[in-house]
Formats: sequence, structure tokens, C-alpha cells
Amino acid sequence: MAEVVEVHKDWSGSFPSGKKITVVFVIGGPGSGKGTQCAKIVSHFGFTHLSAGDLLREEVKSDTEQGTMIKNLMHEGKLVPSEIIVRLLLKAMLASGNDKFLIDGFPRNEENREAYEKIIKIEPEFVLLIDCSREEMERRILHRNQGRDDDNMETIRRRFEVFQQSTLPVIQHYEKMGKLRRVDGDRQPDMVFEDVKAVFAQLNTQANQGSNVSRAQTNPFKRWFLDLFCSCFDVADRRN
Ligand SMILES: Nc1ncnc2c1ncn2[C@@H]1O[C@H](COP(=O)(O)OP(=O)(O)O)[C@@H](O)[C@H]1O
Ligand SMILES: Nc1ccn([C@@H]2O[C@H](COP(=O)(O)OP(=O)(O)O)[C@@H](O)[C@H]2O)c(=O)n1
Repeated sequence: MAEVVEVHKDWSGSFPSGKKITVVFVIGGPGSGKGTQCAKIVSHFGFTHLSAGDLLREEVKSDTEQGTMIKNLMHEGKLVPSEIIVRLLLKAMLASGNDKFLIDGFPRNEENREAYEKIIKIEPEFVLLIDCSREEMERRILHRNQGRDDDNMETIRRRFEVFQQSTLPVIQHYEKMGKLRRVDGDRQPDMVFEDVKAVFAQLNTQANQGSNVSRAQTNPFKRWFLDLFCSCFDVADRRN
């Protein structure tokens, strides 16, 4: 954990105080369709999509010792140390200027989750799990054709093992917290998105309800005025 604290010291930026930051994690096995669904969520709901895997692949392009270390771990289908990925996520979040983030492929193990909670500290609204059968994920990866170094049979097997052993405890954690939203990812992309849309629509409803309550609570003058108005004209108060 000492290394994690070091990373925090390195990065001096922070989110503007008082600004509500919305974070949603998107998890699922390799090839379950995380990236595909995230692209749809971005165009419908205005989130900034941050793919942990893409951020790491960018880092690999830099000709540094760290880049080589990441490249080797990814090639073996192993997970990169959490402090590296959390630092990359924080940097990308701050650089985006947005306040709504879709974090794809993260957290992948309990260490990822703990590092995030220690450094970024913004509790996710919910965690979207794209549930997909292993045969379907394998078929998709082998047809993905993105020239990815890790999309080969041996690495795929290792990635499935990591998902079973390391990501399942994270899923159980969020399930216990009541934050897990599971969709069946075995269907066609647009059908999967119908369920994803319903999950994100709930987020908008919650936000609207939340803002109604806080408006009424934080502006007593407005509350008093509206109460007076309602009683004078015998109008039922339907605000809440
Ligand atoms: N629901 C789906 N049905 C069929 N193919 C899909 C579906 N979702 C994604 N794909 C395809 O499967 C491959 C893996 O999807 P991707 O979104 O890259 O998964 P992940 O980000 O979870 O690794 C891609 O080639 C993508 O076009
Ligand atoms: N939180 C993360 C996310 C990805 N990774 C690495 O990046 C690889 C690719 O992840 P990805 O999310 O792009 O792709 P999929 O395995 O989901 O298809 C993983 O196999 C890990 O090696 C990681 O170490 N930590």
C-alpha cells in the first residue's frame, strides 16, 4: 500500500469541490461486450468512456520500462499493479473535464477496488455486469480482429482464469452492497443495450428525484413561497 500513497502524492490535481461526479463501473469477462456497450452508453447518456485496457495499451506505446512491464503482463493475461491503472484513470478523468465517467474493465480484483477507494474515493453509482457465457466470449475474441497481442488462445485461457478467481470477489462485493446491475450479454448488441438503457434510465430518475428533494430542502424561502402560493390558490403540491 505504500506505493499507492506515493502515486497519490505524484498526482496533484483534484476534482473541483462541490461538483457531483458520477462514476459507473462496467465489468464482465473478456469479450463480453464491455467496449461495445460503452460506446452506446456514451452516445445516449453523455458519459466519458475510460477503458482500463485502452489506457494500458496507450502506456505500452511509450518506450519506457513501465511500458515494457505492462506489455509483458498483458501478454501473459495477468493484471497490472493497481497503482498504475488507478493513476492512469485519475489522470484521464481530470483531463476530460466531464463529470460522468464510465470506467470499463475496472475493478478487476479486490486490490484494484481498494486502490480506487483510497485514491479516487468516488463511490460508483452502480456497477454494470455484462454476463456472458464462456463459449460466446471465446468466439467473439477469436473474431475480434483488432490485432491484439493478448487475443490468442493461450492468453485468453489465462484471462478467463483471472476473471473467475479475481473479478468474482469484486462482483460479490458490489452485489452485497446492492450496487450490482446484471444484464444478459449473450444476445445481439442492440438487445443487450435495451437492458443497459433501462439501468441507466434509473440513474436519471434517481438524479431527478434527488435534485427535487435537495432543492426543496436547501432553499427554504422558495419552499415557503411555493407553500404560500399553493395554499392561496388551493393547488396541490405535486413537487415531491
Ligand atoms: N452482443 C454481441 N454479440 C455479438 N458480438 C459482439 C457483441 N458485443 C460485442 N461483440 C463483438 O465481440 C467482440 C468483443 O467485444 P468487446 O466490446 O471488444 O468486448 P470487451 O470490451 O468486453 O472485451 C468485438 O469484436 C465485438 O464487435
Ligand atoms: N483493471 C485492469 C484492466 C485491464 N488490465 C490488463 O489489460 C488486459 C486487457 O483488458 P481489456 O479490458 O482491454 O480487455 P478484455 O480482457 O476485457 O477483453 C487484461 O487482460 C489485463 O492484462 C489490467 O491489468 N487491469
